[in-house]
Amino acid sequence: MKMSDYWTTMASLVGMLAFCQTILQLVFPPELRLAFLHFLTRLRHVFSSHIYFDITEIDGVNTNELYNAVQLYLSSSVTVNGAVSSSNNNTRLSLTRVPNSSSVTFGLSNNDRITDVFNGVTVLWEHVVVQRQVQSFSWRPMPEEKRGFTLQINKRDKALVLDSYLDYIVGKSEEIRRRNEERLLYTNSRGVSLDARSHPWDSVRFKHPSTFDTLAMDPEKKKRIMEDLREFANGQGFYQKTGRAWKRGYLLYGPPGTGKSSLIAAMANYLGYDIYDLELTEVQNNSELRKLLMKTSSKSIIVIEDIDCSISLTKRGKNKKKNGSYEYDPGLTNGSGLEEPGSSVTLSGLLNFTDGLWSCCGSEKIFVFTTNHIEKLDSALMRSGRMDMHVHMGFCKFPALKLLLKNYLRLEEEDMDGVVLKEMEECVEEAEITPADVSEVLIRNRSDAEKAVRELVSVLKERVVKRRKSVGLKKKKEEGEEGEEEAEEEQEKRALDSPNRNREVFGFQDEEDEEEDEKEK
Ligand SMILES: Nc1ncnc2c1ncn2[C@@H]1O[C@H](COP(=O)(O)OP(=O)(O)OP(=O)(O)O)[C@@H](O)[C@H]1O
Ligand SMILES: [Mg+2]
Repeated sequence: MKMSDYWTTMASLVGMLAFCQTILQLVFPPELRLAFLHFLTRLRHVFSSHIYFDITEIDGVNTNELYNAVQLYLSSSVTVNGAVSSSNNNTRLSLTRVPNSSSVTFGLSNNDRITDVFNGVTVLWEHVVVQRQVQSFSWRPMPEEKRGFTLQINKRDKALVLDSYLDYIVGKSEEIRRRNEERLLYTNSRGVSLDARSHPWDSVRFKHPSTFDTLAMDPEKKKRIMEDLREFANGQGFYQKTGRAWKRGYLLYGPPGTGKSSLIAAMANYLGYDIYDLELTEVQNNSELRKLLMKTSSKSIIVIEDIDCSISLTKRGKNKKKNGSYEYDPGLTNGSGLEEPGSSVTLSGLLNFTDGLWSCCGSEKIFVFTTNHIEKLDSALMRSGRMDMHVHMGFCKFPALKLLLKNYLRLEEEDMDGVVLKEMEECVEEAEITPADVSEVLIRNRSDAEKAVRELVSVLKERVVKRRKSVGLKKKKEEGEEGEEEAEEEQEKRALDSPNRNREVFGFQDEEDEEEDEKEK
C-alpha cells in the first residue's frame, strides 16, 4: 500500500469512529454510553496520528500554573505574533480585564481552537469548557465550569513539545507578565490552612509607582544597588559555577520616612519581580515559616519589614530560653501572659528561612529586611553572607533634594535661583530632614513651585535653628556635667592633699593632732 493510501484509510477510520461516538451518544443509556465513549476515544487515539495533552485549570484542588501560562501565552500570540494571528482570523476571542490591571487579556472562547507554530512545527490548541457535575459535598467549592486546554500535536513531534515547547510557553508567559508590569504582591495571614495543597499567600496586583528614577538617594549608592541587582538577575551561571544558592539578601536601615519601602518597590519594578510581604507576627512557628517559603515562586522579593520590632529576633542573649533556642514572641501570648503551645518562630528558624537549605526552593530570590534600629539586631543576622548588602537610607542630602524638586515640581537646577539653591545646599544636611518630610512640603504646594521652594527653604532653616539650639543645650549640659565633675574631682583632690583629710573623710582625729590641740590649749 502506498503511504498516501495508508493515511487516507486511517483518516476515514478515525472519521468513522467519531461518527460512531455521535450515534452512541444518541442511542445508548448514559452509563453504557460513557464506557463505550471511553473505549472509542482510546481506539481513536491509537489509530490517530496525533497525540493530545490536557492542561486543566484546576489540578485536583490546586490551580494549575501551566493553564494560566498557556492562556497568557496564547493571548499574546493572538495579538502580538503576526504569523499566528493571521492564521487564526476566524478565532473567537474573549476579552477580560482583571481589577487594577491596565491591560486587557485576550483569551480563547469556549471550545474554540487556535494554531501555533514552534520551531517549524504546527500545533493546535483547543479551549475546552464543560459543566462540572453537581457536587454533593466538598471541603472546597469548585467553579461550576471545568476549563482546560487541549494541545494536539503530531506524534512524531512529541519529543520536541515535551522537551522545549512547554518550557518556552512558561518562560514567555512570565516575560509577558513582567512586560505588562503586572506584578503581584503577596501577603500571609493567620489561620490560612497550610496543608500541602492549598496556597497560604493572598495576592493582589501590585502597581507601586516607585522606581529608581523617583527614588531620592545618594546617586552613587543608587547606581551600586542597580548594578548589583542587574548582576544578580543575570547571574545564573555565576551562582551555578560557584555552588551558591541563587539568592541575595539586602538589609535596609535608617530612620522612618527615608525610603526603605519605596526602595523595595523600586527594586521589584526594576527587576519585574513579585513581592512576598511576610507578616512575621502571623506566622505561628518555624515549620509554618518553612511552608510559606516553599510556596513562594522564583523571581521574587521576600520582605520582612521592621524586623527590629520583633524583639526576640534582636539581641540573642536577652530572650534565650533554657533549651538554648531564641524565642520570638509575635504577640501570641493571649493577654494572660501564657503563650499558646507551639507558637513561636525562633531566630534560627528565621535564619534557616533566609539562609538554610530551604532558602533555595525555587531560585532567583531576594530577601529584604528593613529596620529603623540596626544596632538592635543580632550579629547572626548581620554577618556577611547572610545579608549581602547593607544599605543605609539616611536623611536627605543635596542631590536627593534636587531630585525631589525635579520630580515633584519639574524644577531643574538651572531653572532655580542660584542663591536659593546655595541656601538649600548649605542647610539641607544640617537640617536632618527625611525625604518623606521634603515630599510633604512639596506636595502641599505642588501647584505653586515658587511658594513650594520658599516654604522648603524656611522649613530647612527652622530645622537648622532648632537643631543648633538643641545641640547647644546638649553641649551646655555636657559641659555643666563636666564642670560639676571637675569641681568634684578638685574637691576630692584637695581633700586628699589636706592634712586634716582623715578628719574630714573619716570623721576622727589622729593622735598627732590631738597632741597639737592640747599644746594650743
Ligand atoms: N528616598 C525617597 N525618595 C523618594 N520618596 C521618598 C523617599 N523616602 C521617602 N519618600 C516618600 O515618603 C513616603 C514614605 O516613605 P517610605 O515608606 O519608603 O519610608 P520608610 O523608610 O519605609 O519608612 P518606615 O521606616 O516608617 O517604614 C513615600 O511614600 C515616599 O513618597
Ligand atoms: Mg517602610
